[in-house]
Amino acid sequence: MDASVAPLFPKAKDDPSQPPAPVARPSRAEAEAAVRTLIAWTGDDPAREGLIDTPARVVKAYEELYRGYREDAAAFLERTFSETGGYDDMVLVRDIPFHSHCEHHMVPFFGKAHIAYVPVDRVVGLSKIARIVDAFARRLQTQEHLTAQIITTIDDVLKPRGVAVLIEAEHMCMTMRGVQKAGASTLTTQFTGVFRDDPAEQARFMTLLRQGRG
Ligand SMILES: Nc1nc2c(ncn2[C@@H]2O[C@H](COP(=O)(O)OP(=O)(O)OP(=O)(O)O)[C@@H](O)[C@H]2O)c(=O)[nH]1
Ligand SMILES: [Zn+2]
Repeated sequence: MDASVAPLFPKAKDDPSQPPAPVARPSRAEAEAAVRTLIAWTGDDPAREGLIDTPARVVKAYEELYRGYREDAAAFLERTFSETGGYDDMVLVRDIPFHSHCEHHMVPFFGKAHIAYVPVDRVVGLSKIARIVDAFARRLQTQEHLTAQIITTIDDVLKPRGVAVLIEAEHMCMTMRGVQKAGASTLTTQFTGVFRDDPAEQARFMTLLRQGRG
């Protein structure tokens, strides 16, 4: 299949307002022309030596930075393991680094995601938790939507006793432009199941996040 029309996965289960996949996608040549237009709009010359290959590089970089539109996050959770020796307590993967782009300015926001779930019978490969973060982070996002998409996917597919997601991030649109508040960080949390219903479980999640950090 022509990569330029590869199916996209913008439609998340929690988000019926998103257009159905696949969405019409401009050609690579059209995307490169758009980058040339933006370079000229900034005031530089897209034909000068240092910039002549930039549109092609930017489009290639976008393929990586926005790879999430071509990833089916739920599919990462299809493979689970049952030989857990009866383990049925919280599994917490913390400090998952991510890079995303805010949908308002297309400027990076980045930070760490911390994700816990309480399994029922089967557990999922730990790397798949991090892959879900990337599948949604590599799209145009708000931090709230990113948080909601991650938790909804884990909850829907694994059907665990509960999921907790905490994301801390710095938004470059608040740092390098606009209000210019370097160092400000944004925290978002969302809980399902036991983490939502049992304050003690929520507190234990928060305590484990701090474990070993002076
Ligand atoms: N809720 C939320 N807001 C975000 C996120 N990323 C960026 N924003 C905000 O999106 C808002 C867009 O506001 P607008 O007033 O439409 O745009 P703007 O004139 O560029 O705003 P300023 O950034 O204040 O200059 C800004 O307040 C950003 O800080 C996010 O992940 N979640
Ligand atoms: Zn922004």
